[in-house]
Amino acid sequence: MRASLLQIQVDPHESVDSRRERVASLVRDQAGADLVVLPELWTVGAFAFERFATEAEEADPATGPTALAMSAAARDAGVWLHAGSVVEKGHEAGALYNTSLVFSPSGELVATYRKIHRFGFDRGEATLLAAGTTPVTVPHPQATLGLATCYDLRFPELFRALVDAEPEGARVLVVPAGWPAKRAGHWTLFARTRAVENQCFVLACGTAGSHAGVAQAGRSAIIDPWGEILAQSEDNAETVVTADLDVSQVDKVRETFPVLKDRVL
Ligand SMILES: NC(=O)CCC(=O)C(=O)O
Repeated sequence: MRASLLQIQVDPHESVDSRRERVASLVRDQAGADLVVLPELWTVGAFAFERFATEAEEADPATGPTALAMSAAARDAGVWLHAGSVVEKGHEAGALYNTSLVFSPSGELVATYRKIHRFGFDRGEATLLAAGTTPVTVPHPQATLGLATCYDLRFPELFRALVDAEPEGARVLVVPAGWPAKRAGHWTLFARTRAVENQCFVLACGTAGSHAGVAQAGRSAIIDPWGEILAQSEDNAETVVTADLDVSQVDKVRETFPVLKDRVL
């Protein structure tokens, strides 16, 4: 499985419309990849809280501009696309969610995931957005994907639920983020830890640059089920991080070092 992570620069001086067009074109450049991944809230910026309500959109490609643009880009490139997340206008009056969108190569929206753990404690996302409740896996033809978003990375029980999901548990954990530079060490540490403890690949895709005054970590990474980093961006510049995943490695690691079978609780 060839995976490409697009570490997008979220520059507050660029309009959301212009960034959407630019990102769609970057996705089209990835024809030949088996899975393309975008970061969390790359349209508005994960920390641009004051713009969440005005930039909120529907997750449906028939009505939401990001969903429509990403559906078309996935179809044109012929790739599976985890399009990162948008601030989603829920159907319930006034409810907003941080919602990830996954498209098939035909441009069909095959999965949405509403971020379960909202960041900010008593501020920001935690007060402005509603929480998702349901872990989501996606049947990519090469390996089942497990979805999580940014702050979710700190909650190992979500990843265990993804690995134990029926009918098939996750083998590739996909984590779009807008992770701040000041906690960059945690980002890489948790991404590698989730890979090792769940014996999965982890695709950790962050944003580049700085938005709403919060410098971003970047350092997007592709990590194998042994915790080794197959590819990683050096810094927080806009870039593409690509690696070829041998998905059979998940079974090999689980057979030769079967810690998941030793779980008691
Ligand atoms: N957007 C986020 O979820 C930020 C998470 C974060 O900054 C952290 O966990 O640290």
